[in-house]
Amino acid sequence: MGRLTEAAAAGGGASAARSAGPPPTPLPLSSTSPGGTATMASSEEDGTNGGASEPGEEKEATGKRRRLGLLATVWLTFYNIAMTAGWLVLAITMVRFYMEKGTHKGLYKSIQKTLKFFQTFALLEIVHCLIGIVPTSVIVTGVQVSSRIFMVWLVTHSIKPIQNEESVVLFLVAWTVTEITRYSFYTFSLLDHLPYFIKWARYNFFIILYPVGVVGELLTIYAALPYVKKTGMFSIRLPNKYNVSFDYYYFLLITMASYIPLFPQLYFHMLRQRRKVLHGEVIVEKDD
Ligand SMILES: CCCCCCCCCCCCC/C=C/C(=O)SCCNC(=O)CCNC(=O)[C@H](O)C(C)(C)COP(=O)(O)OP(=O)(O)OC[C@H]1O[C@@H](n2cnc3c(N)ncnc32)[C@H](O)[C@@H]1OP(=O)(O)O
Repeated sequence: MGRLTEAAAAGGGASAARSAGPPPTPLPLSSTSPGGTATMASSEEDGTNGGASEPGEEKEATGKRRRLGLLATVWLTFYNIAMTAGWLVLAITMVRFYMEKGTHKGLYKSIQKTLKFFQTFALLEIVHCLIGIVPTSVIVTGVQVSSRIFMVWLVTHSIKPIQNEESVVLFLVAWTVTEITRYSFYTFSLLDHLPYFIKWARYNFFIILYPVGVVGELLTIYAALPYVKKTGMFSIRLPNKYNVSFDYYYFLLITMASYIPLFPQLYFHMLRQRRKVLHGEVIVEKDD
C-alpha cells in the first residue's frame, strides 16, 4: 500500500515543482507521505479560466513543451486524439445500439472489436511512464491499465455467457465517459487550449464514475464465477509433467479481493490530483 501511495505522491511532487509560483507555505504533511511537507502553492478556484490563457500558465505550458521535446509532444497529441476518437466512436455506437434495439443484450458484441483495440492500445500508457514522457507513476498507471486489460480479455472476452450482464454495461459506460473526458483533457492541455469544463469534468466525474466502474467490474467477475468453476477454464490440474496447478476460479476470487487494498489508492491518488489541479494545492516532498 505504501509503495503505491509514495509513487503517487512523487508524481504530484514532480508536478508541484513545475507549478510552483509564489513561495509556498509549508503545511504539516498528510499521512500519505511520511517525512515530507505539503505546501499550498495557491488556492485560486479558477472558475472561468481553465486554459493556459494567463501569462504564467502560458509560460508554464511552453516550458512543459520544451521539456517534453517536440517528438514526444507530437506523439502524445496524436495518441490522445486517437484515443479520444476511439472512445467517442464507442460512445456513439453504444447510444445508437440502445436506441435502435431498446435493450443492452448484444451491446457488448457490437462494440467488442473497438473496445479491445483501444483498451489494448492503452498499454502504451505504461510505456509513456516508463520512458518518462508523462509524469505519472508507473505503478498507478500499471494497476489501472492492467485491471482494464484483464477485464476485457480474460473476463468479458473469454467468458461469453456473461457478456449480456447489466454489470458489463455499467463498467462500459463508466470507462467510456471517463476516457473521452481524460483523453480530451490531455489533448487540449497539450494544445494549450483547455476549456474549463473539460478540466472540471476530468477532476470531478471520477468521484462517481470510479466506484460505478469498479462495482460493474466486480459484479461481472462475480457473475463469471459459476461458469469458471463448472468448466475449469484456464486452470491446470495435477498431476501433470510440470507438477504445477492453477485454479482460475480462485485467481478470480483473489483478484476481487485485491480491489479492497488497491482501489482506494487509485481513488485517493485522483482526489490528490483534483486538489492539486482544481484548488492549486500541491504536495512537495522534503529532501531527507
Ligand atoms: C492481472 C490482474 C490485475 C488485476 C488488478 C486488480 C485490482 C485493481 C483495482 C483497481 C481497479 C480499477 C478499475 C478501474 C475502473 C475504472 O476506470 S472505472 C471509470 C472511472 N475511472 C477513472 O476515473 C480513471 C481514473 N484514472 C486515471 O485517470 C489514470 O488512469 C490514473 C493513472 C489513475 C491517474 O492519472 P494521472 O496521469 O496520474 O493523473 P492526471 O492528473 O490525469 O495526469 C498527471 C500528469 O500526467 C500528464 N499526462 C498523463 N497522461 C498523459 C497523456 N496521455 N498525454 C499527455 N499528458 C499526460 C498530465 O497532463 C499531468 O501532467 P501535469 O499537469 O504536468 O501534472
